[in-house]
Amino acid sequence: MSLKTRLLGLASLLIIISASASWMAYRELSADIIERWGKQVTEIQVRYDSARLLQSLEREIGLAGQMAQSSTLIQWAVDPDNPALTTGAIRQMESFRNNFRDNSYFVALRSNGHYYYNNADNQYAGDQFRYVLDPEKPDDAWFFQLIDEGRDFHLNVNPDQELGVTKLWIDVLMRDNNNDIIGMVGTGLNLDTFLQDIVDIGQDGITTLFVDYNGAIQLYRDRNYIDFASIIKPEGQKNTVDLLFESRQDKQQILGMLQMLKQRNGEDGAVESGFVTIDGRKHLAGVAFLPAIGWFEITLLDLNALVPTSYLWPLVTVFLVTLLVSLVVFHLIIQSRILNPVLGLEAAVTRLREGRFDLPYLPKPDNEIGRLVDHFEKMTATMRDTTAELERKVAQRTEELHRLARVDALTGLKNRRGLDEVIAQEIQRAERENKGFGLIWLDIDHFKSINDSRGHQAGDDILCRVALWLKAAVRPYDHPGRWGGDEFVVLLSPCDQDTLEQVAGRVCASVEQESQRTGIPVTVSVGGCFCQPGDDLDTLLRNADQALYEAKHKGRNQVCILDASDKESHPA
Ligand SMILES: Nc1nc2c(ncn2[C@@H]2O[C@H](COP(=O)(O)OP(=O)(O)OP(=O)(O)O)[C@@H](O)[C@H]2O)c(=O)[nH]1
Repeated sequence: MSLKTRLLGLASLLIIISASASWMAYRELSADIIERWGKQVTEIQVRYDSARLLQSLEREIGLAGQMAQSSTLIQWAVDPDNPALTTGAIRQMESFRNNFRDNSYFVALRSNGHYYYNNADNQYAGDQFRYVLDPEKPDDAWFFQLIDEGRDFHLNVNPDQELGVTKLWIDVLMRDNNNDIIGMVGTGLNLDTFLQDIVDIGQDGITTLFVDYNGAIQLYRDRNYIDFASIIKPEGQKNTVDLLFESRQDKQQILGMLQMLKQRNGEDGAVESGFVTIDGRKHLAGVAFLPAIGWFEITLLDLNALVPTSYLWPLVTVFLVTLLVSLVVFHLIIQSRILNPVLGLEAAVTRLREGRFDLPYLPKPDNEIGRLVDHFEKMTATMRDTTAELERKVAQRTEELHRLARVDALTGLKNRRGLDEVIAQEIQRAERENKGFGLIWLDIDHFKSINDSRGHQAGDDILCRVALWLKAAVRPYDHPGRWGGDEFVVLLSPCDQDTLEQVAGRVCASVEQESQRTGIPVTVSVGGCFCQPGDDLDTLLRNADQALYEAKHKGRNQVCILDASDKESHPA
């Protein structure tokens, strides 16, 4: 995997890790804020809903209370068969009917079970006595139950089969002067209108419901949950509020909240709240007790409606865009600040490893890599200079060795290898130009006896002097050399027969004359031959050797030149 891929992968990983951590922190924080805020909102909502309900019922309850305390009605309830009292009572009822919001009322007498009713349409004018309540009929059980319980005031959602209406009934007990229950009066509110006004308020994510003292649902937007005629149902058969929740924990929690508020007995403004789950969505439930009517008000706040998940999408989009932009920026930065310089450096190192010092342009960012590239360039320059200097010295030394390998250490003349090379070159040149050259071979006479009599060092001195005299006797462009021992060779080029004889004679005479001055007189025997184009080295050496032999044979200190035509040597 390339460095770039790894760096980008690492950057992505780090961004995702930090973003996830931020996301979790955000979730925690937002959940905490939502919880606190939601509780406050719920409490406010609970009080608001409670106030709305009470506001809408207060007047009706007050009127019902006044009706229950009407002396006209009380007198009549005690003596219901009295026609005068009955007429007065009905007039009184009708006056209340006009005041009730629903323009309806009911009066039920305990003594004879007579039930009086009239509605907004004044449908039962003159016929307000509707029927006789029967303790045996389940539909009438509410009346007898409420009297048994002795609760002065009661709210009840109940369908009236006889009248064919379902209403929220406000029931108030009528008592005589002895405080004995003599009947019940009240009014009904149209349930549909009431539900619309109080619970179907169309606030998104907010559900309001009212339950009675036992937790039975009384007002709820879904009528199927309303516990109609709750009062006459035995415990366990009521539609209590816990039906709305799925988990046992939530059921217990909501019932616990009701209990808690009961114990606080309607403490002013007391609200209990807690989280519950409805249809898989988290809700905040707020509960308040309304002592005036003996009911609880419950508000369920959908937290998702409070902060919808869709609100998070812009956040997710921002995160993804940020991630993308970060990666692109990161990519561009590492590309220009790290990768390009490193790749350039790698290419330069490869080039250097191949022995090439001409570095391409290397980007140098203002960071550690830039400094590294700078060091590398300086190091390469130093290596280039050092290598060049080294190569120069090696070439110089090689040339020196080459020269030394061709020079005789004692005399400073060409040695045998040096002579071999110039003779070979001269053979080629002669052939190329079809022009011959001369070769002189000379040997110090009786050198062995000089060595023996005067010592080896003296012999060396004589060898050196002969070399000097030889050098002086030939032309600057001739090639004198020491063949080995006391034998010397001179290559003469350009050369002809006369020149050959002249130089050979001059060499021979020069040695004899010069040595006289040293006190150790020496002579040399000189053989010479003229080399024709096409002659090889062996032929040359053989001819020269033959000429030298002739010179020695003729008594030494002689010059013999081999005749080129008949290969006979003759004295020069
Ligand atoms: N001092 C010295 N002697 C050398 C050197 N090389 C060879 N010699 C001696 O040179 C002598 C050469 O003798 P030869 O050429 O065989 O014989 P010669 O005594 O010169 O007699 P002719 O050549 O017949 O006149 C030998 O005694 C070698 O030991 C050298 O580098 N230094």
